[in-house]
Amino acid sequence: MNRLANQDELVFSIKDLQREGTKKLSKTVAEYYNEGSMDLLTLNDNTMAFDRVRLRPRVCVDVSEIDTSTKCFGAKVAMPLGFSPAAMHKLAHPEGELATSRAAAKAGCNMILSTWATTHISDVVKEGEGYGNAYGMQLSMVEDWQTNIDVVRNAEKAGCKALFLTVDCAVLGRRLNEYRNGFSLPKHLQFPNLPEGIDPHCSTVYDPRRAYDRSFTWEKVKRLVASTTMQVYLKGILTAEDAILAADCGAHGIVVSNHGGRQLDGAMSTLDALEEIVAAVKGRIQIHLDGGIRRGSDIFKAIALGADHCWVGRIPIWGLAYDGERGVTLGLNLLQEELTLTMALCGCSKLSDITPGHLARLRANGLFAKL
Ligand SMILES: Cc1cc2nc3c(=O)[nH]c(=O)nc-3n(C[C@H](O)[C@H](O)[C@H](O)COP(=O)(O)O)c2cc1C
Ligand SMILES: CCCCCCC(=O)C(=O)O
Repeated sequence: MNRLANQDELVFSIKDLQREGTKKLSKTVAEYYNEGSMDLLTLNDNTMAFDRVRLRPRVCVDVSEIDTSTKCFGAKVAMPLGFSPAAMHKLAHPEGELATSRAAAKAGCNMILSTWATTHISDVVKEGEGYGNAYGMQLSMVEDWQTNIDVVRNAEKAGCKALFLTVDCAVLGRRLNEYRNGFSLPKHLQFPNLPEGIDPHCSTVYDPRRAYDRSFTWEKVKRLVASTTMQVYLKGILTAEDAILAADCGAHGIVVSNHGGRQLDGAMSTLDALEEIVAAVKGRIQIHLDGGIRRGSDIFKAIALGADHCWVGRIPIWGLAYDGERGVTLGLNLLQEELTLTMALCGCSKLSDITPGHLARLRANGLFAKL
């Protein structure tokens, strides 16, 4: 029988990792991680969109050598996949973002740290030192400009190569699970990437250093791009119009993202949004995508539709919850093995062999047809 290199008793797929990781979490934490906003339409559509696209395998191609490697932020990475910023990894495992960082570094994957991480960016970057992968910092724009700039400077000082500026979060989405469960950061945890003196456990008192900036516009994007030496990616773009504006502002790239279905419920899935964005800005700026990736074949589909790189938010969290660093590594190994297998069976020995011709889309008549 064909066995994965990273054999595990219980986990043979990301679905298994989600189930086994979730078992180890309290209901409140599991729902915070796994659910999204309102009726979860967008959360569910992110994964279903990948199922609406099928593969058109090409045969009799020499696939004795498969190379999934590429470059991201100038670093060589093992595959076109890294870790999206996701808040509070220490709720999943006491080692939190340090364990995630080690797994990413050893596997040759890049990692983006959330503003709302439970570990400081300099410690996260240090944990991966010597492996050659790269790190980025996510910025949630708050009303106080100096706080935003402080996050940028700390990231530069820590050695980050990219800044992910989240643009789909002028206000936080309605996550009903958090209201029902009374979710908040536990007392023993902190947000060390926020300025000192902010009480992370009290979100009801107004503080411009942690209040999302609702007046954030393209003018401020330009100011921010000009303020840093890091590559700036706008995370949370879903339309061709905004992708063009992002390019006009001097962004290095965009992340086609709907925040994993946690912001605007009813927003289109990221794979569906990708096509118009590729048509508008492919070759002008980097096009990355996250949301709903659960298999190596999903990465293949995103690349075939024109994405340059993909990211996952929940998979490392499920891995962490399941078994700390080993669980995160398990998730990465599964994705890498599945991507390699998909490439082999589609007749692609390197990423640049993957084309839209390898895909078929579900049509209104219920049949799958060539794009
Ligand atoms: C628990 C959790 C926390 C998140 N925190 C942030 C965050 O702080 N900043 C941000 O820009 N996106 C955040 N995201 C969104 C992710 O960066 C990413 O867009 C999303 O998880 C991708 O979908 P996936 O989980 O299906 O891979 C978070 C997602 C999750 C699940
Ligand atoms: C007060 C902490 C808010 C953290 C929000 C992180 C996030 O973006 C998420 O999706 O959750």
